[in-house]
Amino acid sequence: MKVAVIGTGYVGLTTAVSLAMHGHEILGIDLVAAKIAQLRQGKSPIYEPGLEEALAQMLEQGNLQFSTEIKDAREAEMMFICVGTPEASDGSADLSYLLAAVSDIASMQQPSTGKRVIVIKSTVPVGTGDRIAEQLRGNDGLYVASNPEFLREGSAMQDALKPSRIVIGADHEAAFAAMEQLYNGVNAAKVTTTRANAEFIKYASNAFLATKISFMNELARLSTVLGTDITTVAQGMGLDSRIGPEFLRAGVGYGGSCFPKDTIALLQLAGQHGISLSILDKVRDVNTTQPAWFLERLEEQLHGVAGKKIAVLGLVFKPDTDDIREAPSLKVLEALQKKGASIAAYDPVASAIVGAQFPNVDYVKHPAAAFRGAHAAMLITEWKECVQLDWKEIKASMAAPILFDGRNAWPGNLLKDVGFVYTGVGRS
Ligand SMILES: NC(=O)c1ccc[n+]([C@@H]2O[C@H](COP(=O)([O-])OP(=O)(O)OC[C@H]3O[C@@H](n4cnc5c(N)ncnc54)[C@H](O)[C@@H]3O)[C@@H](O)[C@H]2O)c1
Ligand SMILES: O=c1ccn([C@@H]2O[C@H](COP(=O)(O)OP(=O)(O)O[C@H]3O[C@H](CO)[C@@H](O)[C@H](O)[C@H]3O)[C@@H](O)[C@H]2O)c(=O)[nH]1
Repeated sequence: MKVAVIGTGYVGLTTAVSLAMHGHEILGIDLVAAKIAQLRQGKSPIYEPGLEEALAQMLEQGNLQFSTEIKDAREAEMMFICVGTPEASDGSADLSYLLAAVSDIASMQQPSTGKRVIVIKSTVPVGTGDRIAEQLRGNDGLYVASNPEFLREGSAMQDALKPSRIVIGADHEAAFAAMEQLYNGVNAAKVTTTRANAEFIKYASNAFLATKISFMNELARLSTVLGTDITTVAQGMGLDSRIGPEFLRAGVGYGGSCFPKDTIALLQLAGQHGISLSILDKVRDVNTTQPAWFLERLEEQLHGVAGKKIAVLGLVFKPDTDDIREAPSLKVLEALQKKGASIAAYDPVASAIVGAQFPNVDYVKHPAAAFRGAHAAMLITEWKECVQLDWKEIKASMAAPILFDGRNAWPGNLLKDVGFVYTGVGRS
């Protein structure tokens, strides 16, 4: 099928490449000319494992092209909208990019097939698709479908090619039929429903995942005073299939472009309808205070951090991405600097971008270099190279062998045997 993908960010680019891999004819469109120029050269503007290779392959095969001009998509039967829906100042989802894209599409002529489906892949408040469909009523042959995206950064290609499920919301047989044809080759459970249900599934899923994390993070605070090990507790809980093993990892909190903004957008939406989502409110509270709670443990241990050198390992919000949106590291760097610590930080991909916000941090090129002369080291992102280290060498290079593992990813018991003072999140 001929498909246009509007917005070539994390979701749009992954969607464009994976649909091309399924044999569709894809045109990726973005407002940012530099991004399009780079994409045409087969270079990915974002870091995602496997994405750049697949992009180059699809360009070579000829079923993936890029443009800054929406008019180049005049023959597209489907228009996927993958633009950002960031947090507005009141916490709601800012729909300005989405509405601009819809109005661009509405002003285009229909393709020669006489039918076109606008597919909203961006995460949007419940009711958005219906409102857009209402506005477009009268444009014959133009349909609106909701098709939320569930990919995770760091495994975006894998998730797009083998999705956990495909959720399709629409109100017309023509839209369902087009979506069915598009995803024909994809082996995944499909949920076909109303647009509003589809939109709600997306927010509810992210809210629930965020809840699991904050629940474990709050229990980790209790675990610290009880002297128990939250990772063992999580392991024991996860064996119950009703609970499941995923998203029970306590840490310094969730970040990223989705959980923080989607949880507040859902709270905002509920508030507009006079409903208080008190559990979700607490989920956000726990997450906001989690980095500070962990830093307090560090300060207790070091009797203050002023004048001390702290190594910070990992800056992005999770491994295998270059995304620093809402990364807990930013809160950690800010608090440490405010309290007068000097910081050496390592991240394989994000030093330059974090450096623009925190110029007074010493960004080192190898993880081991961050530890040199440090009075304590903190793991914030569990990159493989920040976890697999020569610990004897590291210990010898530090001013004090104090480790704060913000992701419970360092081998605590082994480290204690080597002579480190080890503190994890909810495990000592
Ligand atoms: N990042 C994720 O992991 C993820 C996963 C699932 C869902 N989502 C949702 O998908 C949407 C996109 O997220 P993202 O992280 O890919 O955003 P992003 O910021 O990485 O990319 C958005 C892109 O859209 C482009 N753009 C904006 N307006 C445009 C227009 N009118 N025409 C053409 N291009 C335009 C921007 O230049 C940018 O390149 C959001 O609603 C987000 O909540 C994101
Ligand atoms: O047990 C866990 C799991 C994750 N995290 C943290 O949670 C954040 C988000 O991680 P993850 O969900 O893996 O990455 P995202 O790319 O943000 O993906 C989420 O957000 C996307 C955007 O909506 C959805 O599509 C995905 O399904 C959803 O998992 C990261 O900071 C992780 O460190 C934890 O602290 N503990």
